[in-house]
Amino acid sequence: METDRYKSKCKALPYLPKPSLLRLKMAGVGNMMAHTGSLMASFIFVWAMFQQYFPRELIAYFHKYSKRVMSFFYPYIQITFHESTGERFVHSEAYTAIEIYLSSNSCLQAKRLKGDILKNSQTLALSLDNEEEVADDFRGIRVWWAFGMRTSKAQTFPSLFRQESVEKGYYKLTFHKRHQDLIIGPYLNYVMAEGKAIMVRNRQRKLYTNNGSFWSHVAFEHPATFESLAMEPRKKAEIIDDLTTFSKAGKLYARTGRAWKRGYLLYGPPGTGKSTMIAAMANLLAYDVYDLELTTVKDNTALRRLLMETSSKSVIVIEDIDCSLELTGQRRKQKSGRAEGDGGQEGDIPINKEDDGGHNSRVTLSGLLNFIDGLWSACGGERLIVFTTNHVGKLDHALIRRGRMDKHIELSYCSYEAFEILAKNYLSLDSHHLFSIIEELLGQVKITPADVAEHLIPKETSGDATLCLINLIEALRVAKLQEAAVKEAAEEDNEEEKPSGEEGQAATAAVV
Ligand SMILES: Nc1ncnc2c1ncn2[C@@H]1O[C@H](COP(=O)(O)OP(=O)(O)OP(=O)(O)O)[C@@H](O)[C@H]1O
Repeated sequence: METDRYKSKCKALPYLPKPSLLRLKMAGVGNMMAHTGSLMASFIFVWAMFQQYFPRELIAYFHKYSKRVMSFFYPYIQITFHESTGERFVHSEAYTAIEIYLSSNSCLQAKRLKGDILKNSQTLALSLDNEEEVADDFRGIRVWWAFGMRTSKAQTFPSLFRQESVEKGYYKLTFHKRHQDLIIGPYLNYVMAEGKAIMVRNRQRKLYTNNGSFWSHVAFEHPATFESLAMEPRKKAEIIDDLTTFSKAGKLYARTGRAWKRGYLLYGPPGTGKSTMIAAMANLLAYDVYDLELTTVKDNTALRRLLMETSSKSVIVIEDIDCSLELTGQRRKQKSGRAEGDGGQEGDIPINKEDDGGHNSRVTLSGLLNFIDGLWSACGGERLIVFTTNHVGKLDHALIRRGRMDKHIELSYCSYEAFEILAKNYLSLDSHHLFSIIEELLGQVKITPADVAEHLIPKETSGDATLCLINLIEALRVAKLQEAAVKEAAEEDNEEEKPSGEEGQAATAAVV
């Protein structure tokens, strides 16, 4: 521990390590070296006390050679990272990255820690307390980090003309000079990258929504995860794998000159978990979410601005794309009054529904496609774009072709495997004697996971899991009867519409 006595000694002898660090290091160098070192230290200490009585030339000569001698006996390099730099106390990014790196890696070796919510973070982080130190290993090399506080004079607001004492922290890195290249290069780069990555993972993520051409945001705190998402485990694993591969493939995208983006199309009936999956995606990758409401965007210029403002590590979502866009091939031909490929740009029809009147052609499909294909290539960064629809058949092929929408995921009615996940989530049940009945019924009835989940929420009056399952079975049986009735009615309609033999012949004769 750094005592006052030691502090004053250190001032005079800047090349000596702190006693505990010295102890740590000397263990590897050997006792003999330690004794020689302390002899040298004592000698330098005495010299520092009496140097005022010697001529200047002798002092300069001594300083020059004492450094060489010291670096022989104390072959360690120290680098200090201050919390803030310059007169205006600009906060140092390196300092924050080191703090976060140490708090997740080496901190627990220390005996005295501080707990705090770090800047831009939402989780409690532990960091070294004043005058604490820890060791860290990198590729078999040991380095030491120590934390300290220093007092500086600063001009503080509002009293800009008065200087006040401010306490600022610093981290000191100590390593053997023989490892200088490894530590100053790869190790420090690793610490910075790791610290920043942890910071991104722990930051308060945001959900952005646009009102017209402007984004506003709230904290994104959706609890959905892939674990709680009800879908076939094999399909789920495939999606998780695809997402994690994408998020780690920055170098591949850079090497191949492609924009680091990936498009997903989620389709299926309402209540099958499309929005839930988007939240799970964002939570898995620790991305922000931009929920883009296209119908309120004024024109292509506004759309471009909105998209340019999205940050890296984000999911850009356009929900119910079929409702935002009037895009089917048929509709396009009707609207433009010409066939596809007669010179018009791919998808150059207006998107906004207000454009139906034919005036003020504003946000267009081609505008959207241009942004997806081109713009982000220049922006860099890591982005997912997700479209959802309840009617995949309605979408223009130009919008969903591979390369734009790289992965098409169908979210469908509740399977038995999906039900098992819901039962675990809602009722903490792995098995139950009623499961077999539910399995049989789910094979016969189309019901969404949202509807199943609704029956599995334990009611306040009776939180009984069995009762929830009985209610679900009841609902499945009712749905089965309804489906049968609808089918029967449809068959009857068909029978009625079908002309009888004689009527049919007469009708054919009339046409001929
Ligand atoms: N696959 C699922 N796994 C877990 N919960 C689900 C799933 N599908 C639906 N739910 C539950 O049902 C609710 C509604 O689902 P969600 O909004 O994700 O469906 P959606 O397909 O996006 O519907 P819409 O097309 O109407 O937007 C969710 O809040 C969730 O609780």
